[in-house]
Amino acid sequence: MIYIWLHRCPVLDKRGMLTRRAVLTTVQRTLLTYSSRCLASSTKPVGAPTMSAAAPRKVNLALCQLLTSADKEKNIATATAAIKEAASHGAELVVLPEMWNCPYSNDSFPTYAEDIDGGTSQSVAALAAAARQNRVVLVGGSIPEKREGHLYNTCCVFSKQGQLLAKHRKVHLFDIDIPGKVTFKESETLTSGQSITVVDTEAGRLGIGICYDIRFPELAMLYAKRGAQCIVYPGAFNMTTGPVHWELLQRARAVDNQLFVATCSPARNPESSYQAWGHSTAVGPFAEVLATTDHQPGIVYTQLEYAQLDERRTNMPLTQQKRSDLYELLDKTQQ
Ligand SMILES: NC(=O)CCC(=O)C(=O)O
Repeated sequence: MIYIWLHRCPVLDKRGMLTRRAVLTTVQRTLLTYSSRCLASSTKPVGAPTMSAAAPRKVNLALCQLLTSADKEKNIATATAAIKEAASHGAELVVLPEMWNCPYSNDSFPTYAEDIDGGTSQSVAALAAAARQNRVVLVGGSIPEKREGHLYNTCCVFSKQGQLLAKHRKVHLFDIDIPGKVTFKESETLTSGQSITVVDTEAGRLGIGICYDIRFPELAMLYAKRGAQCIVYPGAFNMTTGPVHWELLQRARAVDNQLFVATCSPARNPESSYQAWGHSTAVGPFAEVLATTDHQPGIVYTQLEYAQLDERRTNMPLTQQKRSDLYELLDKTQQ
């Protein structure tokens, strides 16, 4: 097309008008600029986030490590008070723990379960109101969800307007048996989710996993490929695996994928049959622990500077250095 245009273009005369050479130079420059732009975009990491103008550069994060009890009303009151407190300290993204509205036990899940899609969930209504009233993006930990004869371990994500943006059902159920130490079989009561969750929020693009989901690197890799800036895992590790694996897994997911990871645990309750490790933590894309705590109730604050993602990925362009001629991540969830 450019060729035709050039040859149809009048050759300009000697009266100070553009010469054919000048036209050629202009076209060459245009072509050069165009091709270098194409090159720049083709060397962008696969799945790098395509940020809209409204995408935040920095996000104030709060991880609410709540003390949960057998009293659901009290748990809801504790959660809403923590969200309010976090917002009053400037938090824009607030995270709650796994199973924050009930004790973490197979006996409790059926009793405390709520029908989220049926619109009758007391806990979800309280979270939506808290997100709206406090103008925060809320990753609402998880609660037992009942739907069509099944129970799920489900995390709801809300916008600052209190709109339900996404629902993640725990994909990998916590079934382990370390004799004499810890035995738990979520599959006795729960059904695993069938989809993975990346959600665009006013606090960035978030990947969602629940606790045991963190042990599966492929899930985090898929989230990174889909442009997640931070993977949020509400979780409740235990006294055996917590000390050895909790932080290690978070830092591994963060450094492998060069993104932020945030976890939020219940506080340890001495009266509970399941002793949670606590230690809600935020990790940066260089595997650095940004903020953490012990096992007591409290709120952990930090800031996620999303510009660090580009910086780390430029410094160390792992995505471009992958040997896709030797191996590849297979995404079976895409239609
Ligand atoms: N609630 C959970 O999924 C616990 C996971 C856990 O403790 C682990 O070691 O993994």
